[in-house]
Amino acid sequence: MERLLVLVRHGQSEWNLKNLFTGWKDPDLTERGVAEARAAGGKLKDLKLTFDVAYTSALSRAQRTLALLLEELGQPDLETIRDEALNERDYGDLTGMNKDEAREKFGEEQVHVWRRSFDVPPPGGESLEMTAERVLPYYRSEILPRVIAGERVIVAAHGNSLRALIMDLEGLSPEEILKRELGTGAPIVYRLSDDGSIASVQDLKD
Ligand SMILES: O=C(O)[C@@H](CO)OP(=O)(O)O
Repeated sequence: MERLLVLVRHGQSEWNLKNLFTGWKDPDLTERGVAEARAAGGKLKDLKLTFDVAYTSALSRAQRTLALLLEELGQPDLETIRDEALNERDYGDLTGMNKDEAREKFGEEQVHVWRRSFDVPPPGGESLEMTAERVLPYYRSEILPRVIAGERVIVAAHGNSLRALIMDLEGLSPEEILKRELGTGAPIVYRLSDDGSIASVQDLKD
């Protein structure tokens, strides 16, 4: 039985373009982000993939990415479940701050640690570990059972909420996840074994 799980980060957002820490704020996609979402649908269509259910966050940049992707794929009416458990990591006091200004203010290394480490939260925000504490239970209780049952599932979410899931899925160490980046609008196609472990991964980034 095929067990298909596709993860895709939202297309470029207006705050990505402005290089601002976004977290739980809700900017829209840029025109480039819209194009990336449609292109992601095209890549999946070229692979002749279709889905039985979709999951996304409570934030519109992910929801619109999914809707545009599904429209391109020819599945505009696919069952779609939205949950804030899949929201981006909360950047706390850094939210809305320009990332270059943050580097000037706090130093390159400190900002890198806040952005990409596993267990160091930004001031007033969530570490990746804290993000995983809401993403993983949701994945294990709501998403994984449907994948194991043979439903083809796509999840459109965010850079860090997906990094939290990928760290668990791929068994990455805190050192390995530090280096893992997700491109905007780049689907990752996982095929899972019956125990939920990975049988194959295909990264469709450009
Ligand atoms: O600002 C954010 O919410 C995230 C994703 O855009 O940024 P970073 O990639 O720096 O974690």
